[in-house]
Amino acid sequence: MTGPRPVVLSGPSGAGKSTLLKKLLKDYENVFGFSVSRDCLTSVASPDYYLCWQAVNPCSILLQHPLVLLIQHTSTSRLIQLGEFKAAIQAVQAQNQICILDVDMQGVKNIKKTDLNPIYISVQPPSIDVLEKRLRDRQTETEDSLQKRLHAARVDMELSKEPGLFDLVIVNNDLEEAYSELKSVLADEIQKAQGSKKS
Ligand SMILES: Nc1ncnc2c1ncn2[C@@H]1O[C@H](COP(=O)(O)OP(=O)(O)OP(=O)(O)O)[C@@H](O)[C@H]1O
Repeated sequence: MTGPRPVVLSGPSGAGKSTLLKKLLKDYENVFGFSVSRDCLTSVASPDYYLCWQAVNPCSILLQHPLVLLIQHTSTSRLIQLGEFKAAIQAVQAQNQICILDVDMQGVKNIKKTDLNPIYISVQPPSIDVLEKRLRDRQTETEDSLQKRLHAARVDMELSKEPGLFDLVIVNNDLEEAYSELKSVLADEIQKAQGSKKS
């Protein structure tokens, strides 16, 4: 498949993925096909394995099994084959855009079983204390959901250390430094997407 490689963006809730993504989307218009986030996934029965799609057509995708995905729209859901999921990502590539997949650790491991060949990036907070402060300041969590996110974050922070799992682990302490690291690792793909648009 020609076209820029997709990008897997993972990391604990509150680590700063959306903040970094927004900067990319603002600075590089038309370079990114669509973004994928886990946060629109609220009503799926088994939230363990999923990819969640926030695109032109917001819906979520539950990666229940390496070969079967559940796409959940606001009111309807349907199962699709991995092939259809891959085709959707490849359609973005075919437009010479970088497809961003914002997935949890299980999503990362499931995508590793495919031949999509993305760049794997983990965004991590400098510490659990800083993460807690950011999540509290964001004012999006109840005490219960905050504690769940902090628990999941501790697990994610440990798992992200697994050698070879990610091409790059960005510790998002200073936002501009983290953004600069992100841009560096994406430089070749951004250039491909921009170059192909000029020709
Ligand atoms: N480097 C930083 N320094 C200080 N605050 C930051 C930094 N990066 C992000 N934040 C703030 O931390 C909060 C969480 O960031 P953000 O919403 O981007 O996280 P996220 O990883 O996308 O979370 P989720 O997965 O829940 O969407 C936001 O309020 C954001 O403004």
